[in-house]
Amino acid sequence: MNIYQNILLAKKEGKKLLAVLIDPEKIDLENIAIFFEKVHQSIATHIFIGGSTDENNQTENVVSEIKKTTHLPIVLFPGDVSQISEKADGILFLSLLSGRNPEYLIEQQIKAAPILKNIHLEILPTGYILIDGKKETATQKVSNTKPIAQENVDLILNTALAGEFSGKKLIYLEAGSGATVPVNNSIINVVKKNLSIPLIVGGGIRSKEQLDITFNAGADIVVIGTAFEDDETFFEDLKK
Ligand SMILES: CC(C)=CCC/C(C)=C/CC/C(C)=C/CC/C(C)=C/COP(=O)(O)OP(=O)(O)O
Ligand SMILES: O=P(O)(O)OC[C@@H](O)CO
Ligand SMILES: [Mg+2]
Repeated sequence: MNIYQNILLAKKEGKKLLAVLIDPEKIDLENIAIFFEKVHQSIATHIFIGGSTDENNQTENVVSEIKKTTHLPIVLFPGDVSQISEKADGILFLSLLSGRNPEYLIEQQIKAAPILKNIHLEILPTGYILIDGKKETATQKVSNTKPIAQENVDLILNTALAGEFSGKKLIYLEAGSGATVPVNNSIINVVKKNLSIPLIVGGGIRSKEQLDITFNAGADIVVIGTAFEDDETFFEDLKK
């Protein structure tokens, strides 16, 4: 079964999915065996690899090392077309729908197309929506776009719906890496109620309690990165 079919099945069965986000600029490859021992003892189901930047082009190397260490599906979460590695299993083919910067709406995708045509990554068309997490994030700076205010629920919902109607297979509500305030429950609730495709939520989730709140609000997949970078003992709270 491919990655997307698995996500759909999990959604149908009400099984929640947790993606561990690995930033190629930050991971210490010396330590990955120990890191992945913790990942494997936890409820994590997917590995996302990406960053808003990858100055030293570490993605390829990091994906290849991680591939040797885990059987969990590896999904690229690229900030840029340069972050594509055929050693991964799939790619979030992101379009930044909350912004109005053509580079991140369609230009990056056009640059990626000839590369993806020639390799065998599973492509997951994803509508990516930045929501204000009360902290200016690297993604905002890199994309030169503004996030949508949490109060603007109608705009968030209509953006997500426009994504679904355009054929996106996933919608990702993003408060930003290291967000001070995660995406509000009421937003997740409303989007979930009105969307048929699976919903990813991430940014600023740092506790088991917050994770459960996010799942209960309607997220099918939650993405956590910073909390694991800051403190690997967090995996203890997420044991299977
Ligand atoms: C289709 C292809 C090949 C690429 C998509 C390119 C697009 C549209 C990207 C969306 C905008 C963007 C820059 C997204 C980055 C998402 C990401 C991996 C964020 C994680 O950010 P960190 O690098 O962890 O941020 P910090 O450095 O602040 O922790
Ligand atoms: O690093 P954190 O805050 O967990 O955010 C995860 C992800 O949504 C960022 O793109
Ligand atoms: Mg980060």
